[in-house]
Amino acid sequence: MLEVQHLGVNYQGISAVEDVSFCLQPGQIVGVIGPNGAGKSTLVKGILGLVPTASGRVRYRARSLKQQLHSVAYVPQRSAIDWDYPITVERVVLMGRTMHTGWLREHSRRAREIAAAAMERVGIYHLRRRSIGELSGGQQQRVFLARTLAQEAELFFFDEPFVGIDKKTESIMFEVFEELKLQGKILLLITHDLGGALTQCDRLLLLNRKIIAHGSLKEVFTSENIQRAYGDSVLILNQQII
Ligand SMILES: Nc1ncnc2c1ncn2[C@@H]1O[C@H](COP(=O)(O)OP(=O)(O)OP(=O)(O)O)[C@@H](O)[C@H]1O
Repeated sequence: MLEVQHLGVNYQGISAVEDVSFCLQPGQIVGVIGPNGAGKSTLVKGILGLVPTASGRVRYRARSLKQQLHSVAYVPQRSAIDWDYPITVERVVLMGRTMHTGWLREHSRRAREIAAAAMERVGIYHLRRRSIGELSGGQQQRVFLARTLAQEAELFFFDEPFVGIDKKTESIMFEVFEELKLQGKILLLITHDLGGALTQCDRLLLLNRKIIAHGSLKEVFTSENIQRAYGDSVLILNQQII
């Protein structure tokens, strides 16, 4: 179980995430939703120790997550990745094995096999020698998905994985997320896509600096909760936000 307890993150003394607590069980996909600037990315960065936290703690299997970061796969927002960096698809996917191999050692044959299987799984094996900058948005997102698969992690964090992708990539992602779930992994997806992606989530966490609601789609998607999180700027039609 992943336990986030009273997590708070401040930037220059201003609170971006405040007193956030929730638990996730193995085999669960949780979607984190909320308006722009709600603190969704900051929450993930706080959980992973990528930004200093003002309060709280994060435990996985009753131990501090910081001591188990080898169990964590994280794909940041597209905008946080330097797509002009001269690196091939295969090298990026092999980076998923670096935690296991170490920086200074050559990747083993087994590592290469695992990376190849991950690339096959998401349909990019034929692109393995291409630079990441030459790929479409969907292919690029699949490279990072393959990297997480190669890592053989327990906990998966994806920040806006559905941005800038094609239908084929979307369905591969949904399939892979479902497979990971069946393997008992924990997945946390930040998403602006309030359509199909949400129905794949077992739980939703509606955030606006604090947790506004946490639970099933039905529990979270009430007009009162949406109003509290998004204010008057949204119109709700049959549980779709426009
Ligand atoms: N490095 C930073 N320094 C200062 N303030 C920051 C920093 N990163 C984010 N913020 C601020 O913290 C708040 C939360 O930002 P965050 O990016 O976590 O929100 P978000 O919900 O992920 O937004 P979006 O949906 O637009 O990606 C915003 O007000 C943002 O301007």
